[in-house]
Amino acid sequence: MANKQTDNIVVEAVGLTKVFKDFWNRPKARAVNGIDFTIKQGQVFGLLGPNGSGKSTTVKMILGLLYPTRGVLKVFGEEPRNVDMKSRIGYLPEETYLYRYLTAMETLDFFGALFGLSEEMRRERGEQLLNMVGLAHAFNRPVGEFSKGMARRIGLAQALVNDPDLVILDEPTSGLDPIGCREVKDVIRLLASRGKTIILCSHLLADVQDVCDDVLVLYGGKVRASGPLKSILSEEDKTRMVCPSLSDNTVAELKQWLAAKGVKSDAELKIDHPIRNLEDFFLEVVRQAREQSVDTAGAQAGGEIPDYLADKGTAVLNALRRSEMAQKAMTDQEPVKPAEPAIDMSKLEKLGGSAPAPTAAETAADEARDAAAEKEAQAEKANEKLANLLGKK
Ligand SMILES: Nc1ncnc2c1ncn2[C@@H]1O[C@H](COP(=O)(O)OP(=O)(O)OP(=O)(O)O)[C@@H](O)[C@H]1O
Repeated sequence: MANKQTDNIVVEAVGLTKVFKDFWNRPKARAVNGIDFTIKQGQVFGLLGPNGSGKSTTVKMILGLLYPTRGVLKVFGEEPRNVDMKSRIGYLPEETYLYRYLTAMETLDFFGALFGLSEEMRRERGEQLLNMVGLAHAFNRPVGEFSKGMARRIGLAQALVNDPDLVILDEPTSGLDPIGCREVKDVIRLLASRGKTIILCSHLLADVQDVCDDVLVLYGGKVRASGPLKSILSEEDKTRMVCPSLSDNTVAELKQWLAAKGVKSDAELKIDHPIRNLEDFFLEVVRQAREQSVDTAGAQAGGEIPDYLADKGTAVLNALRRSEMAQKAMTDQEPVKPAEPAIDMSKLEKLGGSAPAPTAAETAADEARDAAAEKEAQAEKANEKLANLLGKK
């Protein structure tokens, strides 16, 4: 989790407060109530809290979409309303707002144009990002047809099109399958390792724990807890040791030895087998399935991370991609043709060199073959329709 963090402060809030007023200018909701926090360059910063605790309001103030009622908020040392500074921010909102009739590629082109990218750069980044988020195959499909997970992926690509220094992601993994979640988390870590700063709002605490360096927990608009995740979660009054599996005898001896040191066997000591992380287990099952079986519709495993965002992918992702590529290579191979039956030339010559007229049995066999081929083509069409329907879910 450690990365090169400099002392460059990207976001700084002191006494930040936002009070929503009603029509008569009377305070209606104190959404954010005098909070202080600092986010440094290269950090993955988790903004946590139950519904209505003030996370979105805080993010909107960082984006300059809402003005604080009181307090100081600086982003890259500037007021958030500074327009030039916004080109350094990428934002994935909780609900992805996309123009449903634009294709995936046109969507990225549109957002790239808003940031003033050249046509060539828009095309290059669009292709790289769609590949990275596993939507290269859907580049020409209108985004209105996308499933929730696919919409999340195109939203993430859109948030990165301007190569931002600060990336704000609101529930980036919502609606994604476990592979997509892992890919997004790997992209987040990768961006941080490249010196980008990430603010992550998520209710999925396991995801937050996987990627965040620091967290801020809000409740009722106030800070309830904050600091480096490792120190917040570390239970300093306990020691855990993991070693190769021990025999029953050794465990009994160990317990005796610890009892002699004053560790109460039942109340204070827990010896068991560690449990594997469900995500790792799931990814391993999928990797094996991919090595053995056929392709799936919808979003595919993400591709290479674009050069402008990262140097290299991560081990798990690359393993998944490699198995997918190997599978694709297998399905792309020319189907093996059955060997042609050798023609018996002497028999042909005896028949006067002319091709023999088909027998009734051969004609029937030909007709059966044609019927089977037609059936197969119909089944393929039906599968294609089904895949489209699933994509429109
Ligand atoms: N435009 C608004 N007008 C009035 N009250 C608002 C407005 N926006 C937010 N609030 C109130 O401010 C409080 C904080 O809302 P906010 O959207 O920041 O919470 P949140 O932590 O992002 O919640 P969630 O997890 O549900 O997204 C809530 O009580 C909400 O009703």
